[in-house]
Amino acid sequence: MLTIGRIDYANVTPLFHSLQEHFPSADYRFIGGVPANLNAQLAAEKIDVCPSSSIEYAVHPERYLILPELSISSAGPVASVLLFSRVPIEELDGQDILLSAESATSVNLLRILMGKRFGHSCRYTVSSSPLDEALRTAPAMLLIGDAALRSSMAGTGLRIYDLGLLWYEWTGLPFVFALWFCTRSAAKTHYQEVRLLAERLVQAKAYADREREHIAEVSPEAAWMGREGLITYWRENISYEMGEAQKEGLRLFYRYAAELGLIPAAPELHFFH
Ligand SMILES: C=C(O[C@@H]1C=C(C(=O)O)C=C[C@H]1O)C(=O)O
Repeated sequence: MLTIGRIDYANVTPLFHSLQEHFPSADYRFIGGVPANLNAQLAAEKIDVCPSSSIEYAVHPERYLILPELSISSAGPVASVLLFSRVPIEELDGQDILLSAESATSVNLLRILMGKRFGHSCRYTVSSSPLDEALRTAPAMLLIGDAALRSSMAGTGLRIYDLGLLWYEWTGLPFVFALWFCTRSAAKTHYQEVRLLAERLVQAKAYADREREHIAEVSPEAAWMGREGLITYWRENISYEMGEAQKEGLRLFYRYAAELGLIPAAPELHFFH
């Protein structure tokens, strides 16, 4: 039996849909959650395999192996990692910025963009308040996942900065928000099962690409994003690729994070084979 974490966001619905439709298995137990929560369960080995925040790998590289050919990334706008601001981003120097409690990677990406790209020094506080309430106490807030998608659709009248786009304009590289990792202990005790799952996920990625339209029809997110909205998001924003460009983007993110003291050191990328 493998315990698999599942991010409860629209960004990964096509992959899980394809996995469960094409490779239904009584040997898989799924645990849903937001990334911050899944990271903690992975670190505690309550989950064997999980798509989770790319920064979590850099925090505990000795605990994980990365499954090859998979990511949740974007080469340009990601549409679901957004800074909502009452003022232009250039005016946020010295200000308080609120951070989604669900994220681990994007909050660090924001610190890197603010510090290194814009030369800003801001104060950051984690907040679980709804956006309209939160922005009564601070000029800007970072949201990720479905909360970001929903708020951007709600027409808040706020300025919206897409972190995937800010990174891409600045570096010319994709940004890897999430990696699929397995714990090193699961790789030892359940080697064959993890290997089979890793192969199935790469196949599921191809199915997800081919069957996007059908998946959008049967996905619960269509109720609030619309079928066309979902298809566009999956086709134009979210990528599951992990090629050389994604690896380069990931290494650069780790290098900047280490330079700012957000992680102890930029880790080597160790893959499961
Ligand atoms: C692309 C996204 O990236 C997510 C952002 C994460 C983070 O900030 O830690 C973790 C997993 C990703 O699913 C999104 O939120 O839609």
